[in-house]
Amino acid sequence: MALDKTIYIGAFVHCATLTELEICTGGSIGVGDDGKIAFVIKDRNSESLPAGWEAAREVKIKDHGFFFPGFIGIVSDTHIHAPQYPNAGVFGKSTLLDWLNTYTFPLESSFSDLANAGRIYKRVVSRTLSHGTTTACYYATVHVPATNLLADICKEKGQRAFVGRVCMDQMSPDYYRDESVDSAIEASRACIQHVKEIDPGNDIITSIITPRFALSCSTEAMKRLGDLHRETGVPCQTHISENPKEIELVREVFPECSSYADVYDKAGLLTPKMILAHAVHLSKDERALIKKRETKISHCPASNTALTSGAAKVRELMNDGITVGLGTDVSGGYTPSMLAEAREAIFTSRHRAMLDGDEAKLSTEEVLYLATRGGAKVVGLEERIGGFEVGKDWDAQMVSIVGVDSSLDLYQTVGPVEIFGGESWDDKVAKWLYTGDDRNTAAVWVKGRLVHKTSNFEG
Ligand SMILES: O=c1[nH]c(=O)c2nc[nH]c2[nH]1
Ligand SMILES: [Zn+2]
Repeated sequence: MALDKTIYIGAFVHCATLTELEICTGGSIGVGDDGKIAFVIKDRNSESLPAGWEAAREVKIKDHGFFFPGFIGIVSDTHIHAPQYPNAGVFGKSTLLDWLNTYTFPLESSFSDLANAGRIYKRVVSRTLSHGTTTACYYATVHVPATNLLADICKEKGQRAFVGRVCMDQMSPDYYRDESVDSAIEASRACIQHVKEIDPGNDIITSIITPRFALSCSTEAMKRLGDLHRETGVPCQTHISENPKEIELVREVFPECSSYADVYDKAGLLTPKMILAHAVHLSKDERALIKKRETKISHCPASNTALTSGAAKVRELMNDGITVGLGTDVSGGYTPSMLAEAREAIFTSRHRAMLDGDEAKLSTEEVLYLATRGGAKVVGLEERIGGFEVGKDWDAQMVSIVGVDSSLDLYQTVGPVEIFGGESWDDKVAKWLYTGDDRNTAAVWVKGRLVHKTSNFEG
């Protein structure tokens, strides 16, 4: 699709490093007709436009807003179950294993009905885009037509997505499971083939091999999925070490394996292109193995709190050198918003700090890093997305503050008089994180294409 060459003008905020934001209050970013960043001017007063950009279209930030990289998950939302969206907020007092049987499997099984799947998938993609999620790692269901439809919908709406058909051939209800290992592999291949047909270069859509979790996959199924991963180079995602009862059962079902991580390792699934969700109760040896294999982790704090699974030790994972991103894990997690998920990551880290000491606390800068550059690394796209650098794709969101009826009130915008004098830029970003919501996300772009806008966006 041909795009207009566009200059985005105003304030830019992105994560320079894990602990530092870079804030340019008077910048310009030029995005070419290929959707890639062509130039970055950090100070418009001291740098002029490159030749050939004088007549380009302009999109300007109003008042106190700013441009921010799209979330990965991974907003990047690195872990979200698209078919579970109707259950967001519905989990009662359940924990993982009864939650799966009571709420999750019955809902997912309804995706044999393609019309039902289409309605829900359109809604979840629109909703996550409206929250600034430019990249999502989706789990679908066992159904091939519905999984392929999710890939089609992401492509049509322009959301960068990893779309996985869930494999589950054991310890699953009769009404919702793979009939055999052969049929699970054949169905996975069909979904990989579909993505090859709709997006051969994985420009926006990528297939992802998805064994649900160790308990729902036989050793043979996992080995065959490991072989498929090696043969095709298609990335993988699964769950690990979420809940104590689950871990105990994994020990009983796979006595030949030394740990939960070892179950995946023996199947050839613990590789740099595997994303493991949760990782709440990993042992030191498992962390060492995951680090050695360069396997990535999606931290899903809202889900871990909702299902009382535990509080992952994110600081420990990061100190070990493991790459971590954030995931909403809808509908174990109640929210499709990565901004809310980032807040949950902060509060979970505060609870860890009450047990482990202050070092466990994550800062505003760190959780925003996990939601952008961290997520980009988790999905292997750090050269393409996650920050504002020349050559990267324009995956971005425009954050609006003035004239938006959200709870994000700046002092100087409350009433007609400047009573308090105004926030620093760092404070403004922190207030967005803690009190903002999708009403502040005025517009969203993926690879230069405008994929969501509110009435607050003029451009
Ligand atoms: O958070 C989770 N959501 C799921 O759907 C699931 N399946 C297995 N383990 C799981 N954990
Ligand atoms: Zn999950």
